[in-house]
Amino acid sequence: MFSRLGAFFFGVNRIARLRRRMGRKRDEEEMTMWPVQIGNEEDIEKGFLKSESIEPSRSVLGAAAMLARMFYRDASLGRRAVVLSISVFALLLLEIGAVLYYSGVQKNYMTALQEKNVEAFYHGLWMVAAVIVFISPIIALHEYTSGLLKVTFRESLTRRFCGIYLAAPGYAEGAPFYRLTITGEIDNPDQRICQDVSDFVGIAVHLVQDVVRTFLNIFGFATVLYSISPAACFGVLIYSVTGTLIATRGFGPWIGFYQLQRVKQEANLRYDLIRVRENAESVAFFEGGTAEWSKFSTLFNDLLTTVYRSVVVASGFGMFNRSFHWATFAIPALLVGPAYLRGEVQFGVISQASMAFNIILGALTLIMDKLESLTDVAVRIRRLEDLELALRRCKNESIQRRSLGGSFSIASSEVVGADELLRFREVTLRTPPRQGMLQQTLCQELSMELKDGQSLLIVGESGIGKSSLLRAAAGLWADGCGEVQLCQRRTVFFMPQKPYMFLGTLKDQLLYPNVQDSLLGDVDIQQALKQVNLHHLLEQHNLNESKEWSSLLSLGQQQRINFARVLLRPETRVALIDEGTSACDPGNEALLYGLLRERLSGYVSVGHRPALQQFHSHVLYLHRPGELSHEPTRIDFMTMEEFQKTYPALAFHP
Ligand SMILES: Nc1ncnc2c1ncn2[C@@H]1O[C@H](COP(=O)(O)OP(=O)(O)OP(=O)(O)O)[C@@H](O)[C@H]1O
Repeated sequence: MFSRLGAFFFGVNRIARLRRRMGRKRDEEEMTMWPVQIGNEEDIEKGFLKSESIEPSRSVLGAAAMLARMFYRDASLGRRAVVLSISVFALLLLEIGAVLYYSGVQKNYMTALQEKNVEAFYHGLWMVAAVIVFISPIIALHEYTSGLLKVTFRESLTRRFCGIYLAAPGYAEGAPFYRLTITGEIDNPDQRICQDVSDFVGIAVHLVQDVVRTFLNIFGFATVLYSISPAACFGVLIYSVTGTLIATRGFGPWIGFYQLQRVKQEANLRYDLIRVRENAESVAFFEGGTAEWSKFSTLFNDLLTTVYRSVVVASGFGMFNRSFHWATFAIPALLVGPAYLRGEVQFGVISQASMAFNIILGALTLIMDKLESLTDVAVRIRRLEDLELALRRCKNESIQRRSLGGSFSIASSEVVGADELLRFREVTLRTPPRQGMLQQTLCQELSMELKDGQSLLIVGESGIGKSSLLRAAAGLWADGCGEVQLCQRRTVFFMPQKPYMFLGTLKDQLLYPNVQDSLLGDVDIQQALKQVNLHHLLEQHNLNESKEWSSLLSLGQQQRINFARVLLRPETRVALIDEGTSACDPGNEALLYGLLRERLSGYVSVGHRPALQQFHSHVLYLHRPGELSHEPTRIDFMTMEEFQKTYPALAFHP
């Protein structure tokens, strides 16, 4: 049986070879592009790094075992998992025992029928009723515990993946969801967490039980069948192994290949529509419905092609599978019938042999019958393994960053002096690693510092790396080396061009991210709205009403909400602003920067508009000395006065 399972999974692994043949690379090959050393936290902190890299398991079984280990070692659900698994196993044993007993009962009443023994016949029927009464609650309980096991498994995997992905307390640090987005390391992590986990658990729990049932059935009924007819016993064995080999080797890889294609293409199709929803305004303005429709059609046609091809493969497999089973109907009678005709066995033995034959055949052809489910679950297992490995990489990178400091990546720490706000020490910044792209070096050995009362404007041509430097200051980008020191994280506020609008009430928007635990009352919130010139919002909206704020408020209003958030966080010392007032009129922009100057120790802005110069004391000017885009970027750090003198063409003239 093990060898047959191995043969199946060998077959599934051939999918990968098929894909290679078709000019595609395996996901796992792509993932090993960035071998990250692993080791436990202690080792790494002591400076000992293991040289093995995080690599995918060689077989699907190995990957499945990894997911099962995660479940049974779950700190909060592991014990429940063990208890439920043992219960399911025990109930399965009882169920199989009852079926085995039932085959004996069936033999007796069939023989009684042939011998016209009325008493034995009715006794046999009563026994059938007794078996049914005994087995019914066991089946119900088995289904129930099996359902509970499924829910627990799903809960455990979803909590783990989502906990690490969202860096929930106790699961991970950093922001794996951000890291995976900027590196594009794996596609659709959200679909993997929500859909693949559910599909995998649903199929896997039944499949494992089917495998256990198979073993027990083979052991139980093979003895019965062997005692009736050794020829029938060996016959069923050879027949089913041959059938399974043809199915797994011939159809398995193709079914698996198309299943993987389908899952990916369905995810892309959904992602395409999500993007239309997210960018509905631009699409509507440009009347881009036709372009979107043609893109959707291309993706949908690809999906349909895959589905049609998989239907062809599935019908070939269905034909083979059904014919294989049809041919078996007469075999038990053929094998045991002659013995009955010679008077060597009773009539009931034929039906008992037939039952044993069919159960063993069913068990031995499990892989063949479940080929589609098996390939489906294999695809899900690989996708979940990819997710797990990608999350582990994020975690290890984060540990290494902490322990190996600025030589492995840009180290982040807190500034030491009370009057210091931000310091870059020999920072070399690179773009995040991305499949098929060279990493760009955005700046080399940059050193600068910003003190209490100072403010910095980062300027330079588009695409040169201004926002990236701000991301490095915020600790979001850390590819490169050197050190960034910033004041305490809870005292820093990050303001992107498009502020994040939380799903909730207007009050929640202003308290974000301290939505739950803020002690601020409605009066404070109204005051903050007034300060950023948004008091009129209170005439149209209730503070405690939930609305779709990102589509209700203009971008300029959303940017002012972001400034009001700063005002409601008295602990804030520094704001990092990436074009955070780009949609505001000059009057409101001046008002907002005035508020920041009053309330904060300093701020760093990124922006093109010369008008921003009047609100900043220092400048970080990124430029390329020559015309060639691959030349290293030069960075000048100076006071605003010096900048305006040195580069009069770029200076702001009110
Ligand atoms: N996630 C990413 N992965 C790889 N490269 C990236 C990523 N995001 C940005 N880049 C590259 O990094 C470079 C710097 O980008 P950045 O957004 O910092 O430029 P910028 O100066 O702020 O531009 P702009 O003024 O147009 O906003 C660009 O060449 C861009 O292509």
